[in-house]
Amino acid sequence: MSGFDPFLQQAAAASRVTQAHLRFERLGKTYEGAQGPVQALRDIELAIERGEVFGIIGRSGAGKSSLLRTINRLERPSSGRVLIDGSDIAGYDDDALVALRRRIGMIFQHFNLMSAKTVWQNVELPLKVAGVPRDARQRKVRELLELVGLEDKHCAYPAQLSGGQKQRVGIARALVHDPQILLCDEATSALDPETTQAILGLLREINRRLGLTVVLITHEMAVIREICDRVVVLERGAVVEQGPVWQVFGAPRHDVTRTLLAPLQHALPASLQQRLQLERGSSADDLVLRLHFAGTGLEPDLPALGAALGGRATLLDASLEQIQGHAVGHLILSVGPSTLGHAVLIENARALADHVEVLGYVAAV
Ligand SMILES: Nc1ncnc2c1ncn2[C@@H]1O[C@H](COP(=O)(O)OP(=O)(O)OP(=O)(O)O)[C@@H](O)[C@H]1O
Repeated sequence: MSGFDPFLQQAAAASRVTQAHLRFERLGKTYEGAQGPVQALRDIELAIERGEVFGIIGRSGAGKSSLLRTINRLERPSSGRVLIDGSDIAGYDDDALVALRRRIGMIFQHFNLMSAKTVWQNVELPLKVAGVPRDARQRKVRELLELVGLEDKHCAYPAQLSGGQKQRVGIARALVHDPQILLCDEATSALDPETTQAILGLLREINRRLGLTVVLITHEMAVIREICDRVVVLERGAVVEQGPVWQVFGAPRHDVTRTLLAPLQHALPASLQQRLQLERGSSADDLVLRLHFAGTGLEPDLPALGAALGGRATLLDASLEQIQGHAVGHLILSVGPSTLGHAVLIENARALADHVEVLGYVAAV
């Protein structure tokens, strides 16, 4: 009778709405290595929402692949739980595991295509293995090759394709069973920047059009910035930081995150670097400030900054971009002598940026 209880029905509906698509609870993974046990994952607490594009980053050996592979149970947790739609996958028997893996597509850095089979056959194979009738197979393969833009390549063999085309085949093959989750393990790492952009565009389109939850590992921070909604940073198997990409990239809180993001940060222009001194030489020296914008709502307001800095500010360098609609980056300004004094100028700048860094001084020319 409880199935007709309106209160219980409402509670069940509410839990469906709030339930994460993927949840990791105190997840741990220990491997038996040649030198003894290796703790690859420690107490991972993480929730991934339905339909989001979620990135996993970290240094080599941080545990990214181990975490990703627990989602389709290619790795079994040593402790803790992995829940998909609220269901603990640890107890799945062989049949349930086959069904689970059909709900989860996976694409790889090296595409993992069968070289002796054509594009069509590569995409069709998992459907054949699953016993799908011929007509339905043909319909599905045609539909997917169209989705990934490879209709005219169906007779080609992998060796006749570019890297981007091979990954498109990999994506089509990953989608044959209409999965709800797509796992991407360094899916663009073997591709040139232009092809990477095209593949990321395709993944974004698939995410939007099919509502798939996408979980990806990459060492390319630009990929995370380009398509992820949220990101987690792993270090030695533990979560050190997680949040929306604009927040983590705009104001990284952990040293590991800052190191990973370093390639995205612009160094000081060489001409400025040569002239910059850490100590003030004379009262006529210009003060050089770097103003950081972390995407928290403060937009760089150049007229206001000019006024706040005594009307003597010159823009030396800027690196600003919109991530998920948030202005993230920095401005470097030199500030000429002012009656206000440096302490006041710095204080004024602090009201207009998320963080103000004194880079040094340059002698007035
Ligand atoms: N099958 C295994 N047996 C023993 N140790 C393993 C095994 N797989 C992974 N490890 C170890 O677990 C730790 C985490 O590995 P994992 O591959 O998950 O990290 P990663 O962040 O994906 O690294 P990379 O970026 O280099 O691929 C590493 O110390 C690794 O050597």
